[in-house]
Amino acid sequence: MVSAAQLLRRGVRSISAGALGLIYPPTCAGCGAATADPHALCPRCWSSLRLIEQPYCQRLGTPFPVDLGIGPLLSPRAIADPPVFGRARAVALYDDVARDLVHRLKYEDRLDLAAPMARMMAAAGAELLREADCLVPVPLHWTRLWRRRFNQAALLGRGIGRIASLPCETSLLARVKATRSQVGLSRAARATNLQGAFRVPASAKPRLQGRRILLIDDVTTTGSTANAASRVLLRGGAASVDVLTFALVAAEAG
Ligand SMILES: O=P(O)(O)OC[C@H]1O[C@@H](O)[C@H](O)[C@@H]1O
Repeated sequence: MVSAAQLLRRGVRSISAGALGLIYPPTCAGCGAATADPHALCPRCWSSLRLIEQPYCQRLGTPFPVDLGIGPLLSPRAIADPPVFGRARAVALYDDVARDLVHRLKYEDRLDLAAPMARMMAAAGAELLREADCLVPVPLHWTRLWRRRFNQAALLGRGIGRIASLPCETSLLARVKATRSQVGLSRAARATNLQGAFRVPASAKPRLQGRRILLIDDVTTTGSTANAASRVLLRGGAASVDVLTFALVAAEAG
């Protein structure tokens, strides 16, 4: 039963949203063109987003070019070099629209994009969310957090947590090494760069024991970050670690 106060609050909210819409007409989260709904993608950007759909590798979440109809399947990389985490899923391939969204969120302070991106991630990761106890965003080292002022993975994690009714735990994993940016590094260099980068703080260990973790990040490229973080979480007592990102560089992730 909806109370009079709740109805009033909803009314005020929709009037304010309407007034704001007149001052700031809603624009596409991808290209900035006019849209009907705030924080939505326009039809052109939506159709350019290369969503990852079945069939994909059951471990790495990388799409297969053809459906052999005999799933569940593993990619050659997942067989030759199995990841530390259980399963990874992502919304879209990291090109055009997906790259623009990630860049705007991360480098242009478009924090408003976190909510629509989290909605897409919650849909793409529904299977993993059903089997998770909590979300752990990939942490930033404090120096990078200080410079950027926000952790994009934590913003996404909080948004997904609200949708899936799961706690987003930002203190179970710490980034203790100020690693250089992964951008432009080779696969081997990325893995080396992340050695010793993460730690489960001693005070967090009791809260990690036996929990099924869903690690959240903006992008998976080679999977080095996800592997390094997963290794530390599993050693620290997590029961399992799956990974959910917004975008995936399929050529690198294998
Ligand atoms: O570790 P890989 O998967 O190669 O690269 C992905 C990482 O590189 C960063 O830019 C992303 O934010 C993510 O944390």
